[in-house]
Amino acid sequence: RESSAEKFKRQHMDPDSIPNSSPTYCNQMMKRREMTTGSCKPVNTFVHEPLDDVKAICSQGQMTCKNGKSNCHKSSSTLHITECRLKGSSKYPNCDYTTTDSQKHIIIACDGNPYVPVHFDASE
Ligand SMILES: Nc1ncnc2c1ncn2[C@@H]1O[C@H](C(=O)NS(=O)(=O)C[C@H]2[C@@H](O)[C@H](n3ccc(=O)[nH]c3=O)O[C@@H]2CO)[C@@H](O)[C@H]1O
Repeated sequence: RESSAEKFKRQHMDPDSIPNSSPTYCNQMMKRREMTTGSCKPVNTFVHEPLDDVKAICSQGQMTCKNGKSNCHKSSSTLHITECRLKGSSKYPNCDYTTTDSQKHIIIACDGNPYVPVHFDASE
C-alpha cells in the first residue's frame, strides 16, 4: 500500500523535467502519474525542484492548512511549478488539462517521523 509520502512524490514531484511549456505536459503527466483513472483529478501541481529542497520546506514557515490543521509550511522561496487544471470541456475518460508554468511559493502539509511532505495545500 502506497504511503502518503510516496503518494506526494507520485502526484507532485517532477524534478527531472525543466519547467516545460509544452501544452500537453499535463495531459501526459496526469495520466502517467495515475490521476486520471476513475475520474479526472481537477487540479494538480507538479514541482520542478529537487526532492531535498521540497523536504526542507517542512522546517520552514509554519501555517494553518486549508483543513484547519497546523502542520502546513510555506516555502521561503519561490519554486518552479506547473499547475494542471481540468478544462471545463473535458469529459472522462478524456481528461484534458491546461498547463501553466510559474514560479510561486508552495504550501505543503508535513507529517510522520521522519517529518516529510504528505499533502499539497496551495501555491501563492
Ligand atoms: N493538514 C494535513 N495534514 C496531513 N494530510 C492532509 C492534510 N490536509 C489534507 N491531507 C490529506 O491529503 C490528501 C489529499 O489528497 N488532500 S487534497 O486536498 O485532496 C490534495 C489537493 C492537491 O493534491 C491538489 N491541489 C490543490 C491545489 C493546488 O494548488 N495544487 C494541487 O495539487 O488538489 C487536491 C484537492 O484540493 C488527503 O488524504 C487528505 O487527508
